[in-house]
Amino acid sequence: MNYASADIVPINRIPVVDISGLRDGTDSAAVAKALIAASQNPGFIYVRGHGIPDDLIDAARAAAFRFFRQDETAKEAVRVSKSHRGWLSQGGAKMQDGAKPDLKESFIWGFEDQAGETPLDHELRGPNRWPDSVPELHGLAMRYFEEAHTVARDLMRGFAKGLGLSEEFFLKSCDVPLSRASFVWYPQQDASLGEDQFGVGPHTDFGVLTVLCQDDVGGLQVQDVSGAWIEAPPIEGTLVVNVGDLLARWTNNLCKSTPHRVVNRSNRERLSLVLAFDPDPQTMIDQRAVFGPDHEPSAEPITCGDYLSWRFAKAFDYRNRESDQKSDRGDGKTGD
Ligand SMILES: O=C(O)CCC(=O)C(=O)O
Ligand SMILES: [Fe+2]
Repeated sequence: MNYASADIVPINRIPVVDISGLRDGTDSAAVAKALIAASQNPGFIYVRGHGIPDDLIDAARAAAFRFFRQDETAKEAVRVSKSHRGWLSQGGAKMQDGAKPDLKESFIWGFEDQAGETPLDHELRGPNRWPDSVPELHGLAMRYFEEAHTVARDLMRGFAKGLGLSEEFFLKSCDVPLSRASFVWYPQQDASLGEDQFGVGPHTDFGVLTVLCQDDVGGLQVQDVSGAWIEAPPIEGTLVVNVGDLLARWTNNLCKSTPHRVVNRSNRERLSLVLAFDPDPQTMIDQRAVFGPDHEPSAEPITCGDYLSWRFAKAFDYRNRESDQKSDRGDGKTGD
């Protein structure tokens, strides 16, 4: 038995883009151009100059490790809710038929206001579930959420500018975003588990944009346009950003949502911090707003909230809902 294999290719297959000039406005046009080029191929980007403080990342990671390393009983206390908040145990997301369950566990949380309240306007959000057993997790996770969300907003300004739209195009309704974040924990994975065993199996992300902070363990693999799997190894000081299915839909597939997976071949546990960026639930995802009123949309307009509800319903067993008949490229598999 062996691990799922991926070509080791030069890192420049996935470009590194420094976004400092976008954040401070000194070079936003060049950064925007680089972001759009990378989003077309391969749909993955290493982002440098993102501004998230290293000490926050370290502290959030340490708290997440304390959470995951507990026994199941402590984690059960915050088991994932219907509104997708809390601890998702191994195998909690629906597998492709016959596929082995993913090895990962996740802890998921989302937007809350200054008073710690979450709006209850959409089925995919509800009160965050903070563990009493790791009290520092709440503050660190929310600080990380804010910081990563700021990066996502900056990037969305860059994407809009690169597409020739007003910089705020993707952020017009983003006051109470459906964005969610997760810590994703991958145990060490023995080769004897076989080539069809993954930390997280091949999938595309559902939402608009994913901002991933991986650690130094490695194991992320990305499928290039020819179908080959390539490694996306950790590069110090960078985040990995990828286009999700909803941005691909919004841009008529100009920006590509690329399949990816994780195989942890190290002899260490791996931990990722993931922000899935999405705007407010009522945001209309309509290609004509991007390409003009004469554009013939390749996908019908849909609100962000309805789209995510449909995709989540297909993907998560615990939500116990039937999928509908709408067509899309998704296979029901998710990284969330
Ligand atoms: O942990 C990683 O490197 C990838 C995680 C991922 O693909 C996801 O959460 O959607
Ligand atoms: Fe993913």
